[in-house]
Amino acid sequence: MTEDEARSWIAAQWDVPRETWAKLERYIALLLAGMAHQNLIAESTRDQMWARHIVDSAQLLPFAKDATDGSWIDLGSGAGLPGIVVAILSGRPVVLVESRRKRINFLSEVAADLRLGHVSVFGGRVETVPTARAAIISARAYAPLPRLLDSAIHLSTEKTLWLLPKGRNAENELEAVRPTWQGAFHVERSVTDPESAIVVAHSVKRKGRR
Ligand SMILES: C[S@@+](CC[C@H](N)C(=O)[O-])C[C@H]1O[C@@H](n2cnc3c(N)ncnc32)[C@H](O)[C@@H]1O
Repeated sequence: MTEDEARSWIAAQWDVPRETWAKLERYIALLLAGMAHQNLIAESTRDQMWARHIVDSAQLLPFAKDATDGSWIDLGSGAGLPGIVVAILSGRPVVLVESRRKRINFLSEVAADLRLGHVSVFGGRVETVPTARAAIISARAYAPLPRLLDSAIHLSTEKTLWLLPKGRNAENELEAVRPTWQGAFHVERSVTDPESAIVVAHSVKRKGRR
């Protein structure tokens, strides 16, 4: 996907007001400026911000159409991917969970700069987030599926929708959780990379639990 195709993809999905385009542009500028102080995104993706980061994150939103009301919790948010993009494009409350101090500061600065009043930042480990009932949980490049589910199951109910971009290893990771976890899991192709996949799941629970 080229950068032009990426912007066209966004325009085709949503009637994006000019102010929202400006926030996406501003977020990209903040990410690139932040790279002077910390490693927020892979250096090799600097020239593909729209395809590799904005659309790669935004493509989760259409899956969330039928999710219940409530918070979207983004695990291991890093520089805010996908959480900040989701918050720019939707009004749903978003909680960004991140444990590294410099990234926590960056996320707080971005949320304030972009006036994203519906974003909150939890600075700490996912395992220490107080029990919650997320409508949606996302995680991009945070942890392999078994560790991801172990660390975050206390943030979910059976209605929680899990949206987990998983690169090229999705099927293997799914196999790894089958002995321990049950739920309605399926795999969707990524629009930014046909060889990458997004694990979409609900009704996730540990086997043997009621
Ligand atoms: C590879 S980065 C991915 C960041 C972002 N989601 C993205 O796709 O660009 C993984 C992030 O997860 C954070 N992280 C790893 N384990 C964590 C944990 N147990 N609790 C909170 N954050 C964690 C790291 O500090 C890092 O910022």
